[in-house]
Amino acid sequence: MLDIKNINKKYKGEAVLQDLSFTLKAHEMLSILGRSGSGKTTLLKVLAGLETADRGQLLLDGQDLSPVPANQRGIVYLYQEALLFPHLDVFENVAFGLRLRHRPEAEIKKKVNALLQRLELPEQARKMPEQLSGGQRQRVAFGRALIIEPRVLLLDEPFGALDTETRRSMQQLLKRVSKDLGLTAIFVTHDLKEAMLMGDRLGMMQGGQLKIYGSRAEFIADESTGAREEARFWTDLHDLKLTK
Ligand SMILES: Nc1ncnc2c1ncn2[C@@H]1O[C@H](COP(=O)(O)OP(=O)(O)OP(=O)(O)O)[C@@H](O)[C@H]1O
Repeated sequence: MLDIKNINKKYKGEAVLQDLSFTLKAHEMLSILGRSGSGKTTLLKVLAGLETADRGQLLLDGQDLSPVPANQRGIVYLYQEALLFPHLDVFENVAFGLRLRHRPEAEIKKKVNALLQRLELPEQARKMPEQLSGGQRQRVAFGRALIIEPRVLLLDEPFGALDTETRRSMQQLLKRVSKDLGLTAIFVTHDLKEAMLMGDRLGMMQGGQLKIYGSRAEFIADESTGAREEARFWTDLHDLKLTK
């Protein structure tokens, strides 16, 4: 599906991506972890066409993406601060991409209502963004992205601003929607458990490269992912009987 070969990107002489290569398979969600400043956002921006790589090749279903402008790649980049149009209600925010494409009214109604249903938003259809909770706003942002049926969805810490409980229900919802619609996506997060929950495969940004693990066991076995440390923490806590 998406084939990335030897991507390089420098900012003012500082190498952020160095000969980075990986393949994203159709209908999979790849979780990417990595320290702050390791280049996760830079990688997503290069894929979306919001930044250009200094070198390397980006192929989507065999097509070279380099000359293709961001708005024609079929790749949607979604980040934490869901930006909705403040003057449009929920329905119209979601409908926007179809209106831009001059789709017939009946199709817009049908598609938007179906997606609002899937995102558990039908009761909010006529509300304005300012009347929504953070989780609802994020779901509208998903709706806006999904309505145009993107080939690849890039999610940059999408739940970073949400409280724990909302975050958990959003994870479940996205997981379900992603399976139902067969999405192809990259999910960047700082949260180890979230990465493991969301990803069909797991990757780690390190030294300008993206290491993708062959299995969960391989990911857990690698000390640098922090998974073993987290497991040890809970075991120690349990052994010390501090869980009471
Ligand atoms: N537009 C820019 N101009 C100059 N340097 C930049 C620019 N964007 C990012 N950088 C630098 O590139 C490096 C990688 O940044 P990036 O935002 O990709 O990291 P990240 O892994 O997404 O971090 P975080 O987890 O904190 O969001 C950082 O050192 C950052 O300062």
